[in-house]
Amino acid sequence: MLGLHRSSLARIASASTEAWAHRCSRRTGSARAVQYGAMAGGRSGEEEEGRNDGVPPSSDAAMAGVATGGVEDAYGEDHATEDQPVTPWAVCIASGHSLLRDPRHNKGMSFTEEERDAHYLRGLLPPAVLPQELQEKRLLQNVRELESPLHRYMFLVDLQERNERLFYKLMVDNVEELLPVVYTPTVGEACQKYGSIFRRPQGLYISLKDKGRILEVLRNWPEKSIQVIVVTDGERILGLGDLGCQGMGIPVGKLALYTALGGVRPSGALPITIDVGTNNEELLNDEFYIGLRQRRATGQEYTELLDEFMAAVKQNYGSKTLVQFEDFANHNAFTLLEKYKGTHLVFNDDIQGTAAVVLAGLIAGLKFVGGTLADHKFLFFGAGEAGTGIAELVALEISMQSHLSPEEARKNIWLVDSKGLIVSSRKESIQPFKKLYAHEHEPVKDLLSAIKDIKPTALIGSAGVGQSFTKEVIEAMSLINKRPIILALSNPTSKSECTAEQAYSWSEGRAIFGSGSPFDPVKYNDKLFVPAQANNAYIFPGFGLGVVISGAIRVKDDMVLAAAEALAEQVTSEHFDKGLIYPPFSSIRKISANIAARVAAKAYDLGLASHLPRPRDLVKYAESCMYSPIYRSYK
Ligand SMILES: O=C([O-])CC(=O)C(=O)O
Ligand SMILES: [Mg+2]
Repeated sequence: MLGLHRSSLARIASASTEAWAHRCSRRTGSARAVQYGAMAGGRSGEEEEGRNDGVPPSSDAAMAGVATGGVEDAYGEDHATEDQPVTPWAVCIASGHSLLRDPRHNKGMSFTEEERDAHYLRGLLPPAVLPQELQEKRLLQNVRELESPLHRYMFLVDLQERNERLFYKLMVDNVEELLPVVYTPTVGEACQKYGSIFRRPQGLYISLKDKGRILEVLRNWPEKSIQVIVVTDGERILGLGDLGCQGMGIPVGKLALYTALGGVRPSGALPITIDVGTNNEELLNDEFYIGLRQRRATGQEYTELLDEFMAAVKQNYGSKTLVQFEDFANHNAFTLLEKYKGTHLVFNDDIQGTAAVVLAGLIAGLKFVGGTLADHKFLFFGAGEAGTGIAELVALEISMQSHLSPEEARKNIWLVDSKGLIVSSRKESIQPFKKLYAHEHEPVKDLLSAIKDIKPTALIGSAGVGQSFTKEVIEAMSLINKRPIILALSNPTSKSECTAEQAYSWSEGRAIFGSGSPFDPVKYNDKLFVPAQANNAYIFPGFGLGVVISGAIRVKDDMVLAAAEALAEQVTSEHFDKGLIYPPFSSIRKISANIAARVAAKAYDLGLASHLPRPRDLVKYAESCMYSPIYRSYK
């Protein structure tokens, strides 16, 4: 039995016969209050250690430094509780048909004979009993038979909605193969066509119509203990621009990765889309569009809605729920992060997550090139969230490594935006977040001339302009550098600044190449080149886990830096020998545990962690807290 809700569950269980529970499971509406009494609200004196914040309590085991997850683990989701039987609570005890229709508890044909008897399943399933591994094998075959990536995406979403554990088992065991399906590039296409492929709603929709009652809307979400929210307003979905309400695919996909890659519990994950309208004419004229049919609200109307949202999140879930901003347009992304970082637990994946993954790649890339960050020049094509976010983190790392002032550290970092190189004469007319990089220099109109003038070691693209790294651009980089570092970060694949093949062939096999969306290995002159995927998916799942397990109350830049360093340290000489600047995604759970431990350690060092005492072995502790998709046995 799971420690935390033992007394509440026991109270209800003793008051109920199995037959009552079975009947009750069919009366969804009226029984809901009973469930919440048991799961979240109904805490008695015996449960005083169980804070409803998703953070393990100060148990004896934790004091002794023994790794232990499984706290408030009502569904049996954590690695640490793999061996413990769970009660399949849905509405009272889920059983029979409703148990098969409940994705969190459904095991399909894996229900044992005993479970089929105990949970009124006899006759509702074919007679064979299949182990989870065999179900997984069948589903992998099913996915592979589907030709189009979008159909694969829809298949996997259906699986997630039907059998959550099997979905995550499949994801965890086949991460490299399935990542491009549930994530970039396919998720981009899914968002563009979201209205046409819409089946069951996923995530929570908050629109302008909900002004004044966002708290009520949050309360409609079935889970009460939320650890991570990913929220978008859909204005800048990947490099695809404004997809309005159909941006929902992004928070849903990011949170699937939070669980599969970082081990955050699915029950603790909440995807949210804030619909303030869209300026995308095509969508406004699309009969299947799922959002408000109006142009975007801006100014005070927008600000007030976001303010209400942030206050409601804090009121409903407390101050230890991480809010990850995702795919907001530049003008809002910087403002929102700046506004809430001092009062709320917030993280911007496009600014901070991308920065951490790229910094890690640059640190690793310099192993091939030689020297330290301070010895090199960096040129960014794109001066939005990703570009300036990375620039700032690189500058921070340089100033820490070389004891330079931030102003000095920024001197070797140059940005190009749509109007050319950012230089001091443009200072008056550029957005505030770009001003720090307006160095003294003649005006330069285009990227190629900027490369020739600045002579950078690394070229980093994040402008969302596909094919902007032309043959001339790569050749210019290759003329200046023996091993040019080329990062084409824009997503999805159609927006990538160049392909892996172009980077390798135009640089005659000398480029150290990474991209936001994945590319297959490339054969050039009989040599196989494996491109890196420089995507924030390396960072945010482990980062979020570190925040959750330490009970951090704020995110600081030093924690982001710690995540970048932790990732860079996991690139081994074996990887370097293969030309890799990141470890492979196949070991992402281990990578995430290490990142989580480093982020948590930094939170403790900064006095921002509320889960006390500090576990002695943070890596082991992180691992024990990670979601495990193995089926539990039901009693
Ligand atoms: O979602 C991704 O693949 C990376 C990302 O955050 C973005 O491109 O906005
Ligand atoms: Mg993003």
